[in-house]
Amino acid sequence: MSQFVVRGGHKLSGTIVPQGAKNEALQIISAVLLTAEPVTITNIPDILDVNLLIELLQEMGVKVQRPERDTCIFQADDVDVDYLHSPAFHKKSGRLRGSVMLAGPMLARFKKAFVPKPGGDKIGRRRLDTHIIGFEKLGATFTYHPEDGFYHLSGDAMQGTYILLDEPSVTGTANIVMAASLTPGTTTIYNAACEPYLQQLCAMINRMGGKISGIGSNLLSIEGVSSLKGTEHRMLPDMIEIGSFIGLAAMTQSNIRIQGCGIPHLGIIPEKFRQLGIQFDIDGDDIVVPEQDSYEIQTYMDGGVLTIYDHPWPGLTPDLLSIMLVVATQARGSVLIHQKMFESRLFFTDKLIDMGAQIILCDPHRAAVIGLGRSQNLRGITMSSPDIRAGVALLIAALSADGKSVIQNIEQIDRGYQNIDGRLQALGAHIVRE
Ligand SMILES: CC(=O)N[C@H]1[C@@H](OP(=O)(O)OP(=O)(O)OC[C@H]2O[C@@H](n3ccc(=O)[nH]c3=O)[C@H](O)[C@@H]2O)O[C@H](CO)[C@@H](O)[C@@H]1O
Ligand SMILES: C=C(OP(=O)(O)O)C(=O)O
Repeated sequence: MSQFVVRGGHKLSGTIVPQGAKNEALQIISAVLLTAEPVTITNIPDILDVNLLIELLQEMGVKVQRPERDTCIFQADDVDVDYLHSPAFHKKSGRLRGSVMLAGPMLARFKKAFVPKPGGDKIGRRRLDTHIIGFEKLGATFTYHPEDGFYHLSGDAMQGTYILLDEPSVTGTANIVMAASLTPGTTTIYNAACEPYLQQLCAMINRMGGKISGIGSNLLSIEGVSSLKGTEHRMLPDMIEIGSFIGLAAMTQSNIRIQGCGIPHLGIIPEKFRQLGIQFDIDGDDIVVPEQDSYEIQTYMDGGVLTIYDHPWPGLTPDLLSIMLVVATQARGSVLIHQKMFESRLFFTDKLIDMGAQIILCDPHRAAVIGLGRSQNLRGITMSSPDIRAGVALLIAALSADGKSVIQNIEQIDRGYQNIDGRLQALGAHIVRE
């Protein structure tokens, strides 16, 4: 297992370009199964989870050309449906969350799908009910086979219908949208997730000949068509990376330009960093974070302590709370970080406390951070990265801390951040992969 050795306390400077979005890539690359024609996708991030999904597609018989590292041309004209319940698929798909989104297009096009227990971050319970119940409402039947650990789905008699989702699950909505796009009749999904990556997926399906309306809202209407054609699609910049870089700049008192942020797609994210007191300028499509000695967390209008909490889009994504928490440790003032969706995502605060941060973990969902206001620096320690975002939060802490830190289990970080050590070195960071 690899680790990062970081020598902290150095200011960084320069320009960094965000990668294509990981969570968009997992939806979009699954959607290539919706057509037998070629689909060209650009701005693909070169990260473990996405590369694994591409390998899975290849093993299913999808032809993949990679003319450039960030561009693939997929053609799903000869798919081996049975591969999806092989031990090889079981093993590989168990390593990433995105694999569950192969089910929607498979059901739509081949009337058959197998859903294994998917992987992804171990950040709490991550149920698949929304996906399975959605497929069932469309008329698919499913049985769980304990002997192979798969849900076997069959969709011979699927028909468009009205679906009120129990919760606006992101991957669940993507799966149902993909299934409905080739299912006869009109499917209406209410309480749909509506984040930019889903908007991108719907726009792509429409370019392929699909008929989806309500894009960007929580009420989607999908008129099923008999077939879809090929298209081209470019991934948005990764908003979680962008947030991570804003946090990095503030914590390390660095001047960093984040180039090409897709500002209109960032929703409430910039405002939430401003509430932590971080200043930055929007310059065209770039975010420029200037060097700042200190930043002060805002209070509510009545003087009450700020709470930063996650909420389905257009609320704040849960994937940035770990980053915001670490940034708050050096702010002036206090904040309550409330992680509502996942119950095991805040335990990494133990490591920050060992580094000298002042945090009270109230319960698995809530952490009160009393900012040090730079009265003292964090201290470097040895730690292990429990999940992708906590891993990057710890990396940011290490880059701001005095002395040497070692971050183990960095495969978690590599799942979602492309060549992060190389890109940070280019900004002047002292980070080595061992
Ligand atoms: C591959 C991918 O795209 N992963 C993202 C996707 O995961 P994913 O699609 O798996 O997450 P879901 O949107 O299904 O929800 C995640 C968890 O939050 C709970 N939940 C969800 C909605 C809600 O209103 N209340 C609530 O408590 C669910 O029960 C579930 O346990 O969306 C999550 C929520 O933005 C992100 O953290 C993940 O990075
Ligand atoms: C939780 C995340 O990813 P996944 O859903 O792929 O585990 C994430 O990207 O922060």
